[in-house]
Amino acid sequence: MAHPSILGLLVNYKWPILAAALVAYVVSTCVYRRFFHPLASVPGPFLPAVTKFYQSYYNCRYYLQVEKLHQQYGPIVRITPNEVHLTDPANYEKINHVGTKYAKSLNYYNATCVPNSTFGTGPNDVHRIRRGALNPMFSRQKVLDLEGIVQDKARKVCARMQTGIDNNEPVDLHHAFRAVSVDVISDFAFGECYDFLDKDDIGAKFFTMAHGIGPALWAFQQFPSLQSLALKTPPWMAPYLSKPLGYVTGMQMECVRQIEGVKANIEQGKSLGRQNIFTTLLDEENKPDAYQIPTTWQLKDEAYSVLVAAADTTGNAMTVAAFNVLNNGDIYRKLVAELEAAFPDLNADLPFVELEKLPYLTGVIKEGLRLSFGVIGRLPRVVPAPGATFNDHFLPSGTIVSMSSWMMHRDTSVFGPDPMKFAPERWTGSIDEVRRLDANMVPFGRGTRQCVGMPLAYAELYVTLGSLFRRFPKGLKVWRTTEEIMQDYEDFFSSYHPDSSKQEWFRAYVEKSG
Ligand code: HEM
Repeated sequence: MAHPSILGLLVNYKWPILAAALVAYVVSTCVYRRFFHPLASVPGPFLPAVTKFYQSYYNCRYYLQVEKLHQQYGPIVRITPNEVHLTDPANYEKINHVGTKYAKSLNYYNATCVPNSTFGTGPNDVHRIRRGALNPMFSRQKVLDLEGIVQDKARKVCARMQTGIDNNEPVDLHHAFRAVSVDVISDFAFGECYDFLDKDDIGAKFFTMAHGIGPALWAFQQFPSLQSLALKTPPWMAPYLSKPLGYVTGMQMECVRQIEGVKANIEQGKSLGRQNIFTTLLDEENKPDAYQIPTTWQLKDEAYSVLVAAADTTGNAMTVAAFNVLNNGDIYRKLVAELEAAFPDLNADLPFVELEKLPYLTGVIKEGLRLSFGVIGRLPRVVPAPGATFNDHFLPSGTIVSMSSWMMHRDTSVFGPDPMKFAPERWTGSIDEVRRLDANMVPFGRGTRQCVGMPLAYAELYVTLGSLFRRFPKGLKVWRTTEEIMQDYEDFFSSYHPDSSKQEWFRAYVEKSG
């Protein structure tokens, strides 16, 4: 009887053999990652140590699961096979200081699909050049020069509130605040205001669509090749793949149109009008060495990332601050008393530099920033050579380390037993006390990669909230929204409330007697 050849066996039993090979691969990978990987000794459960599917399972609520892991395993936890999450505030500074060698992790940031932007840049040497070119657009002086733009949008919010009162209709302040951010940044940086504050839906469609593409962040981290595919998708195809993707691509094409227009004006030597992000970045003057003029496509990434970075973060901080002021009569009264003392004339201008001096308003804004968390999830960075030690664990270079504002801003050892309590008084104590709290405040990140839009964000927060509460010193009420709804976030890099287009989402009204 002839013996079957090896080839014959392989052909006859190909499916069982393939299945066995797959099982052997999975088992050996799991055993390696759990017991022999350089991070094997870092505390944490089995599943995140062996597979990223653990993270994908929790998806936009992974930040909550990471918190639970810390409660169980302590200040250092392995949260994916190659990533360690930390909670000690001292580690934040170690990773995120000016001149840091920790680069952004591209596995994570590429998933945001803006690889040519300052925000999406991994290596620090490339980032230094891009950021150097962007900085002058968003300096404090620039913000002060263009403060009129912010004042104009704040007036529109007050006008919408007044119309709501006159018509006895609650006003959607959450979208109004986010619209302030988009209208300010589009006016300030693009030179063409999107005018969401003049639209019936106050830009709700834009925010719903931006929220709609959020899940891609998690899918692209799990399957990076999907992200490359998405970047190669022709714009005309986007609407057929998904409605939100089509909408967002449409907005990006608007940026492309604008960039092409600016380029044509430059070529024809035409006047470019007020400086904007496009004229700034297309101009070789006053740029860091090695700066290269971006292509239209690259510049589109920069513009779109700035728009998105500005929109939700600032809007969320204003929402949290205003909700808590209206939800707490005592805070409302104290804030109004301070504003009335500083600006006795109801119709006076409220300059940003004057508003900044008000301690209670500052406390309200700090609490708004603290409890809206800025970017609620982690900000992953790559450990540089030759590796680093955190909480007595050596992490080789290439390991991803991350920390999050969700944990830093709710640290009970710093913010007391009830860190979710909105308490502006926290920030009105001695300089030392404020410094102690500030050490844990990271809404804008820190160091080299700290938010470039921070001065603009502060101007928006002070001017919009100052104007609203000076203009409406009493009677405004929260319509339906509860604290539970307010404290529920999804992490799509920016934090989103699960269904902020619903009626229950933060609206304010004035109760009319009779
Ligand atoms: C309250 C409002 C804001 C908050 C809480 C906030 C928060 C942050 C955080 C945490 C980062 C660091 C992200 C990271 O490390 O991956 C960041 C970066 C950035 N933000 Fe903001 N942001 C705000 C407003 C703005 C505004 C108004 C702009 C508009 C210019 C802006 C533009 C950017 C850009 C371009 C970056 C990337 C900076 C870099 O990598 O060098 N942000 N922001």
